[in-house]
Amino acid sequence: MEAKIYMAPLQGFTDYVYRESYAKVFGTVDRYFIPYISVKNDAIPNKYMREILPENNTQSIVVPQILAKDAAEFDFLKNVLADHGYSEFNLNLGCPYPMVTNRGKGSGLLPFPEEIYKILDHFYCSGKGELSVKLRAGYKSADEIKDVINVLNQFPLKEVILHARLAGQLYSGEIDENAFSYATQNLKHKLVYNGDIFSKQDFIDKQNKFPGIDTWMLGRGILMNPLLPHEIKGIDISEKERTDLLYTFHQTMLEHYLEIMDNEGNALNKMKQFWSYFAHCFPNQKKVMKHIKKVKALNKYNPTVKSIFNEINS
Ligand SMILES: Cc1cc2nc3c(=O)[nH]c(=O)nc-3n(C[C@H](O)[C@H](O)[C@H](O)COP(=O)(O)O)c2cc1C
Repeated sequence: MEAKIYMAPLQGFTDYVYRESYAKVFGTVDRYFIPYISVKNDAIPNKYMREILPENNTQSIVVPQILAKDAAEFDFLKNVLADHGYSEFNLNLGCPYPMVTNRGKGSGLLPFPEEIYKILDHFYCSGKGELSVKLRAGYKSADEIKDVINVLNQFPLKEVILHARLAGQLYSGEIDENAFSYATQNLKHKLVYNGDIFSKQDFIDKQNKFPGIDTWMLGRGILMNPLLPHEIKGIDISEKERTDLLYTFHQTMLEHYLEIMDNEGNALNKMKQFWSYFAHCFPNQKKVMKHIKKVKALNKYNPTVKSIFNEINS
């Protein structure tokens, strides 16, 4: 059976321009998760609203994600999403940053399974639609996952995506494979693997360790190598096709940012951020990043990008 691939939500990176461009050019990802939306001063900031608008999500199957501290906040955000036509939602129980966790959101909810219960109970009592959960192994300790799984098992969740790290690790250090194994054995729901798949070999290693898993969520691996899903799915392409696809992807992103940003400088800044991962597609990523960082205007940016691509063609 072919592996299913989900694109992870990465706030600031997998925005709608990225997702739409990716779906148009590569089309190898099965589902896209919109980075979380949350409430600020009783309202949803515009930067989050833009991400969920149906007209900005025409190319792909997307699942919006909710970051909320309790059932009331979750309900408010879910209703806004439902008003925009969404019927499937994802609950964020993973965000590790203190600004979020100190407010009892994201992985800050993991030590409080009774709060998670209240959110899920409210959703299933009052609402229609489907719900999935994306979580870490724990906030302070991977033991937390045991009580959380007991709660998750009481509801008909669509699926559960597990990034088996503790909050304090942020995005580095070892993945806790024992915690992931525990979930494979004790969770009643479909389980999706997430974390540190950066190459086809990483994927094969994880597949050997967790043979029951058929769906894989990839984040930074796609940002660094947008063709990783092709490789995992065994879609063969030539070096020339690879370069052409990467170039088309880059141009699609650039054109889109230029179209929607107030000015060229902002579009350029977004592209520079994109390059912080995209540079890994090239043999000498440090040199590539140095060139990109130096550019201050579009009329210098375009020839710089051309010369970077020409270098891998030569
Ligand atoms: C810059 C950045 C932003 C992220 N934003 C989100 C987010 O909005 N929601 C979420 O559930 N996870 C978020 N994550 C976590 C990723 O979705 C993913 O779980 C994590 O990067 C591990 O997967 P990977 O090793 O394939 O990248 C973010 C990660 C990074 C590095």
